[in-house]
Amino acid sequence: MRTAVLSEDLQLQIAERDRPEPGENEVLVRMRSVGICGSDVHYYEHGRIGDYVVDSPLVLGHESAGEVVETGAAVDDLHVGDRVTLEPGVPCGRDDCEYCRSDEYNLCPDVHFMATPPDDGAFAEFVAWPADYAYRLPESVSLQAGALIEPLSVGIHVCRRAGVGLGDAVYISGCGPIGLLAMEVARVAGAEPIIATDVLPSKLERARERGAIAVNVAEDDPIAAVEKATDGRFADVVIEASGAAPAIENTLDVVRRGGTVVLVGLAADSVVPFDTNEIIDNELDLLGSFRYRHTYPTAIELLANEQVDVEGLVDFEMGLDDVDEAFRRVQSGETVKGMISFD
Ligand SMILES: NC(=O)c1ccc[n+]([C@@H]2O[C@H](COP(=O)([O-])OP(=O)(O)OC[C@H]3O[C@@H](n4cnc5c(N)ncnc54)[C@H](O)[C@@H]3O)[C@@H](O)[C@H]2O)c1
Ligand SMILES: C[C@@H](O)[C@H](N)C(=O)O
Repeated sequence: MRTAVLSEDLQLQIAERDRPEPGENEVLVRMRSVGICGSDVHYYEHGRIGDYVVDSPLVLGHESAGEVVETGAAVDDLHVGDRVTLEPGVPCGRDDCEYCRSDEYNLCPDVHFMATPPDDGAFAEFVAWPADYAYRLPESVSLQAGALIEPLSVGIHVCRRAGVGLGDAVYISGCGPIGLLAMEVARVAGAEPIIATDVLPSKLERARERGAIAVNVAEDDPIAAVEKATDGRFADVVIEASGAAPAIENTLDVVRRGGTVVLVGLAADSVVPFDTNEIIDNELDLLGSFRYRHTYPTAIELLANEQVDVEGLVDFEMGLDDVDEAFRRVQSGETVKGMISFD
């Protein structure tokens, strides 16, 4: 089968690999649609994210959907022909794992996560995956939308972490896929107004289309904008989804007293100055949000009910053979989401 493999010297090339055999609790999925995530592009550019280093050939891609073509002997709830999306993180599930036992499985230290060295991802014609982490898609949900349940899940988890609710003023920095999908979920939760910031007009346009007050922080003062939009109250919830140091620093200036700041964007340099006294004086809840847990069923429902739009994020779709060109397009920074489709 064909796969797109990133070599140790960071060449992204098509390589032939053996088609995997599904284990007894696995399904074999013929891939149909796989999104290109910022982390894929980061590995492509730098060969590492923190301690995860591409020191042997790695199949990228973790936003995936396809069709079941074979099932393991012990799988009885999925069948050949089912359209599925794959949750890319599979925790260890051991009884002695505090996180798996407590159901905070996204925090399992021994998780296997697609396209995170040494675990291969989904830019492959076939992927064998545990059936427990494969979710059937209703007919009304396209395979492209199914693949984008992964970044949508990040948005769901961040809104759950923040407890976004009816009438909350929500400020989101960064209008990439994560910021925009957090915005979609916040809107469904009843947030109003939503103030979104970025430094690129093309990204801000996407936020505006989705009903947000869009602020270009390269030109305008975000603090004044949020003050105006909330009649001086400031934001109930601040979601930082850019990873940019100035935006992270800014979070404390745009949140109301007693409000919540959730950091989801990963900073290139994680040492960002914070006025800790402000956190105390204003009694802020300062939270991190890491991947997601129990979000796939919710995401499928949101899509089936047409409550959120994920396909509107997609700028282009290319075949697996053009994967390198597709990565270069995403690398330019002007697109929100590029997809690889399979015949
Ligand atoms: N915590 C998690 O589980 C998790 C999961 C996925 C992604 N992430 C991280 O979330 C962040 C967003 O992911 P993405 O895929 O949307 O990335 P992205 O690069 O597509 O989007 C980031 C956006 O932030 C904008 N930006 C840059 N400087 C800014 C500033 N000063 N103020 C406001 N916006 C600014 C960029 O122009 C860009 O549009 C990344 O740091 C990514 O690594 C975290
Ligand atoms: C969650 C996922 O989208 C992210 N890129 C990660 O590897 O953690």
